[in-house]
Amino acid sequence: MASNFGKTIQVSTFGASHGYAIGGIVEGLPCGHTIDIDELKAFLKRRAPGQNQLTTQRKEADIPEFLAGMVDGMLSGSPLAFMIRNTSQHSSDYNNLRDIPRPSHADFTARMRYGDKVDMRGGGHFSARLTAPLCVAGGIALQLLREKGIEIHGHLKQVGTVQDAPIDMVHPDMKALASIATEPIAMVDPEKRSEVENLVMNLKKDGDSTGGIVEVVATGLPIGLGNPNFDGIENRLARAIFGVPAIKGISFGGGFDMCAQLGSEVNDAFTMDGDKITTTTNNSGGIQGGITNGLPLVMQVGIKPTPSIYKEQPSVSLSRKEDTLLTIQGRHDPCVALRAVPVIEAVTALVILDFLGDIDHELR
Ligand SMILES: Cc1cc2nc3c(=O)[nH]c(=O)nc-3n(C[C@H](O)[C@H](O)[C@H](O)COP(=O)(O)O)c2cc1C
Ligand SMILES: C=C(O[C@@H]1CC(C(=O)O)=C[C@@H](OP(=O)(O)O)[C@H]1O)C(=O)O
Repeated sequence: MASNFGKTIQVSTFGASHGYAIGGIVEGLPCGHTIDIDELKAFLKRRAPGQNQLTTQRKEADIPEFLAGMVDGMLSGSPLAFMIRNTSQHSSDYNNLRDIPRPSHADFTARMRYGDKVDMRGGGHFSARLTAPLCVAGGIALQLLREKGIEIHGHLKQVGTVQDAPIDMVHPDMKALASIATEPIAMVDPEKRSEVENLVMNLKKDGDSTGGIVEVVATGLPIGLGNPNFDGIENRLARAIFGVPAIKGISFGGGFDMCAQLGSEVNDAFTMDGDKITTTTNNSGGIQGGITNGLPLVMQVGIKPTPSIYKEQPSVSLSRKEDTLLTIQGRHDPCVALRAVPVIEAVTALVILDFLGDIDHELR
């Protein structure tokens, strides 16, 4: 199995949900930057499991131990290596899944690909537990980008059928987005937050799950970052973001809604703002031809419902080769989108830092 991405900032993650530890290695980070470790810990807490009743009840402190590449909180320029110990594995919850795969989790495909010795306890290396190291690397990238005037914030655009207030894609209110970061439901509209809370608590009672859409906005990007065709901003973002489990789609700016609209309705008209060239709308999501145009980068990420649900479900016995019914155990998120917001922010930050490395040699 390979788990890596990036060109100038190369990230790899290792470990399994029920193994000794998870962790990562990040190469290409600039030497001499001091990382605010308390801020990094606060960022990791936004993703960590077991923080409230709306998430999986597995409790992990998710404190990274830096093994190399950092001296007294300062990046030393050599590859950054870190690990997070696993402390709360309930592996017996997964015993029956060795023979009966969970519908829509990776149990079946992992066994077909790697054989029956593959460690799939807690989802193994496929588990969303692997998004913790992504948040360590991405939390550092967010701090480095902020020094360059680049801000990245996300919100839950939608959970189930409940939609948050729309954001202004030309002049997004980044303060409003930053202020909801620590809400258990990262929506700007407080009424929608309570609607989602009721929805998720009811799903939890019913043993069911739902999906959602995370929308992320990045401001302060220079014009001209990216490449045409196969290595553009959308390409590298998509490659990295599809590395987050449960992601089923990505769109930018006006997204799929534009497909039914007219060019005259959605084209982003150029206009002068003082001596700056800008556009009056931002249906392109800040990207044209794979290259940033100076408008905010706006991206929507579609997340499916949690596959592990407590309702009885049809599956098959792999050994007996017959249909059967499956009831699962374990501690699962009724809606994984709630904890995915910082993960998408983290991956976005790593990809943007990677692109800055293409043009900014001071970064190396
Ligand atoms: C933050 C986060 C938390 C998740 N929590 C769970 C969970 O508790 N139970 C579960 O079955 N899947 C959970 N998932 C999703 C699975 O890991 C994912 O569906 C599975 O690995 C199969 O991958 P795929 O959905 O990309 O095909 C979570 C995903 C994310 C991003
Ligand atoms: C542990 C985390 O989330 C886990 C992600 C996950 C999955 O299938 O992706 C399944 C559950 O694992 P377990 O059964 O071991 O509790 C979640 O708790 C985490 O995000 O840190």
